[in-house]
Parts: sequence; structure tokens; C-alpha cells
Amino acid sequence: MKRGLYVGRFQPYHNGHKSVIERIADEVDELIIGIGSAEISHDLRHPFTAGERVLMISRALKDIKIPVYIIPLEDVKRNALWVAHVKSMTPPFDIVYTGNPLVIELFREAGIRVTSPPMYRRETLSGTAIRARMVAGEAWEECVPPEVADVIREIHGIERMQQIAKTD
Ligand SMILES: Nc1ncnc2c1ncn2[C@@H]1O[C@H](COP(=O)(O)OP(=O)(O)OP(=O)(O)O)[C@@H](O)[C@H]1O
Ligand SMILES: NC(=O)c1ccc[n+]([C@@H]2O[C@H](COP(=O)(O)O)[C@@H](O)[C@H]2O)c1
Repeated sequence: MKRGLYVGRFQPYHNGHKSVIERIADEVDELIIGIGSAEISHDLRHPFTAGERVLMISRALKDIKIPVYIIPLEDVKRNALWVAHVKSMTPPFDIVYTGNPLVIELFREAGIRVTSPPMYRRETLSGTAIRARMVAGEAWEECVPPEVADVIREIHGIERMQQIAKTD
């Protein structure tokens, strides 16, 4: 039994994440998705709440063939304690999937195996680029699974981002 952890902020969950998860699902028996910075929302880098991100990911993964645990993870002030915090919130895992250099370093120092999945169409598929399109009123729907676009519309996510992007 091999259980993997994939950590990200998923602001929003997009087709790059989807392609990574499809590959991971071929390698592990169970997958934990850790939603990082769970406590942060309603700012331009983190527009969506942890609950909204849970909804996006769970709907987009409705057909996945392996068990998936979606777990919000709040940040902690001390990087040196973060891995212990993550372990306290998740089922035990054997391998971590991430491209984030700090996350790689912290798990490696804790003696946990880390793999960095290759980037998929990174020029368009990054949270930063997608959020910029949302704020600018440009097309973003093709960058995310259709279920995620539905959630963003249901929660009036574009209106939220355009509102918080205003200056007073
Ligand atoms: N297009 C992509 N292809 C493969 N992996 C990706 C892609 N975009 C992000 N990832 C990886 O997914 C994980 C979670 O990333 P994250 O939620 O920060 O998305 P992001 O697109 O990098 O967002 P942001 O631009 O907001 O930092 C990270 O390990 C990141 O390297
Ligand atoms: N000290 C901490 O709380 C700590 C340390 C490393 C990563 N993280 C979190 O892990 C997540 C990593 O996700 P990204 O790869 O999407 O940046 C982020 O939410 C980040 O804040 C938190």
C-alpha cells in the first residue's frame, strides 16, 4: 500500500494540477491532497476559501479510481515545525509530490521521499496567470476543469476578485 501526498494552494485548482494528479494516481494506491494556506482567502493571491477549494477539487475528481482525502492545512509560523503539523493532520504517507522548493527542502530534511512532477503547459496553466485573467475579465474557463468553472461561477468568484482588486 503506497499513499502519496500532493500539496498546493490550488488558487484555483487548474488543468496543470489535474494532469499531475492523473499521473500520481497511476503510481499510488491512495492520494492525500493537502490544501495549503487554508486559513487565507479573499485576497488576490488567495481568492478562495479552503471550503471552496475542497468543493472544486472534490467535484473535479469525482471519477478518480483511487481513494482521495482532501485535507485543508493551515500555515504555521515556524517552517521547522510545518512537516510535523502536516503529519498531524493527514493519514500516514510514503511520498510527497511538489514542485515548491521550500516544501521539497522541509520534507527531505524530515527524511520523507519527495518527487517533483514535470510542469504541464506552465505558460498558461499557473494559478498566477489564471487569476490575472480573471481580474482582467479575460477568458479563464479553458484553464480549469469544467466542474471548477461551475464552482467559481456559483460562488461569484470573478466578481469577488474584481471587487477586491479595486482601489479605495
Ligand atoms: N502547469 C502545471 N503543471 C504541473 N504542475 C503544476 C502546474 N502548475 C502548478 N503545478 C504544481 O502544483 C503544485 C501546487 O501548485 P499551486 O497550487 O501553487 O499552483 P500554481 O499554478 O503554481 O499557483 P500560483 O501561480 O498561485 O503559485 C505545485 O507543486 C506546483 O509546482
Ligand atoms: N510554515 C508553513 O506554514 C509552511 C511551510 C511550507 C509550505 N507551506 C504551505 O504549503 C503550501 C505549498 O503550496 P504551493 O506549492 O502551492 O505554494 C502553501 O500553502 C504554503 O504556505 C507552509
